Amino acid sequence: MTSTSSSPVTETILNFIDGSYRKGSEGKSFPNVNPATGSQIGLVHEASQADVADAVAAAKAALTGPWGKMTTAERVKLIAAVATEIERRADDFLAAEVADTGKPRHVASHIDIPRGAANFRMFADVVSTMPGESFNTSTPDGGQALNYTVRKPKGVVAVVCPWNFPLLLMTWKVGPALACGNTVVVKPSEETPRTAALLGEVMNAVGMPKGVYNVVHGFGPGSAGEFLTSNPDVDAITFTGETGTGQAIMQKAAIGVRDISFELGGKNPAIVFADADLDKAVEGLSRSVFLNTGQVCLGTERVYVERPIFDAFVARMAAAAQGFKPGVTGDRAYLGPLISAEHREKVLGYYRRAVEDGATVVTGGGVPEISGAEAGGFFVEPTLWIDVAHGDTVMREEIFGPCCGIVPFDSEDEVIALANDTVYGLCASIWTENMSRGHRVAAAMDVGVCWVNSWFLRDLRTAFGGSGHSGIGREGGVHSLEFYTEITNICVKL
Ligand SMILES: NC(=O)c1ccc[n+]([C@@H]2O[C@H](COP(=O)([O-])OP(=O)(O)OC[C@H]3O[C@@H](n4cnc5c(N)ncnc54)[C@H](O)[C@@H]3O)[C@@H](O)[C@H]2O)c1
Ligand SMILES: N/C(=C\C=C\C=O)C(=O)O
Repeated sequence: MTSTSSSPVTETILNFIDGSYRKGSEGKSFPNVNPATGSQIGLVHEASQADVADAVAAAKAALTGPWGKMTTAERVKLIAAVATEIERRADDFLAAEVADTGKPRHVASHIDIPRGAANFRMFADVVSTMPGESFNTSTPDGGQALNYTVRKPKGVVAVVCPWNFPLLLMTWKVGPALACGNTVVVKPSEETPRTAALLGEVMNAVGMPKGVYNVVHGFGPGSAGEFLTSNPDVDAITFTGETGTGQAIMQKAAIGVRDISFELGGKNPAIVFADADLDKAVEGLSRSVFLNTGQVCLGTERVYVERPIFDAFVARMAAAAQGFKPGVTGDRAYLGPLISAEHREKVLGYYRRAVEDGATVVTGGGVPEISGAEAGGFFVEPTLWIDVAHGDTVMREEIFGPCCGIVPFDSEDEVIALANDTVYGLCASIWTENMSRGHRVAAAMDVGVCWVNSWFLRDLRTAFGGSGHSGIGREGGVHSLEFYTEITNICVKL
């Protein structure tokens, strides 16, 4: 059986438990909608609490089966095979991701799918090259002791994922989790179930022992998400999503003292100094505001521009914004839809709030005229505001749409204070040709990641994550090992 099966009504998307696809045991299902058209294209089978328990039990059993007995080299070989199989089936993953998200094909083909493979390959490399730690210890009796550490998998890891980069963000967690010898139960977003389900076919194709990778579909509270994070046999929880959801999951993790790794929301600032290369800044920031229709946690929703170039910058950004034509078909393709009608209403609510609070709409601010197949899609106009106050709602709350407020500043100290005045701490970008200032201001940002004259440039070996309301912990390269392994220090008296 495969991840999906066509039926007269519509394609069904199944759970993947203990190496097999199956419907939910309580017969519940929910619609799978293409955001570019607003039409239902699938039916997702919701996992019951019993199904989730079966998935966790299968993951737990796999830890003491062939998977748990594998050497690192054998595990690494399998994980590298997963990456290769994703690349071999790139077209299938691309079709699934585009169906679920409605995003333009070139966004998914250049970002989402390649990272799906890279995330496995990266951590196969990390665990096969990661050095251990040891110390030669002088002991009080004048002798010696040897101290060294061994790393062991944490066990069953719950992976709860968002909808904006479904394959990328799920594999960013599953890759290191499996590389370190854990097993996983994935709960993809209810909006985007397909690629997580399809990955089950890849796992079977490469011979991954059953129970290592499991997928349960459903929602959060009172559904698969809560059933999973509440299951006492889950040893750790890694979550990417909204800050409020993180707080709810953290309460569940506290029962049984389970470790958590959180990548949450943000309200990321950009600072453009008067000496910035405007071509670079406009290219980078227009991507940062409009890529994935602004549905990027690392995206920029507030830009501070040094006053002498404020008008020029606004004009350039407005021209760039108008180049992002809503729609995903034909030669206009760039700005895809928002993920759902509900999310579009949320974003349009912020569009209205900005004007109510006195903002001037430089461009956009509403819903585009779209005819044809995409008329029912969840599109909004790319939008820029000026005459916004730093304290306005649209400058403080995460919108997660294709919009940003632009505010002038006059001094370095002033703009550092403005940029850091937020409960979040995910990322920032600094645009200046004065590199001592670039280094200085970047170090002054209270964030997990700061780019200088660039945005969303990713070296997967680097520490990635946020502080404050943007998350707990860092993942990437060896940093992921801190979450996905337990350490035992062994001291041998010589
Ligand atoms: N920091 C990052 O790297 C990063 C990356 C991508 C997205 N995000 C954030 O994710 C958000 C957008 O994604 P979203 O709308 O899917 O987030 P969300 O929090 O609404 O949902 C994320 C996942 O959590 C599940 N969930 C919801 N409530 C739950 C509960 N009580 N218990 C268990 N699971 C629950 C959902 O079903 C979904 O699978 C934005 O805030 C964005 O900033 C952050
Ligand atoms: N976690 C990562 C990206 C997050 C994107 C947020 O929308 C990554 O690049 O590893």
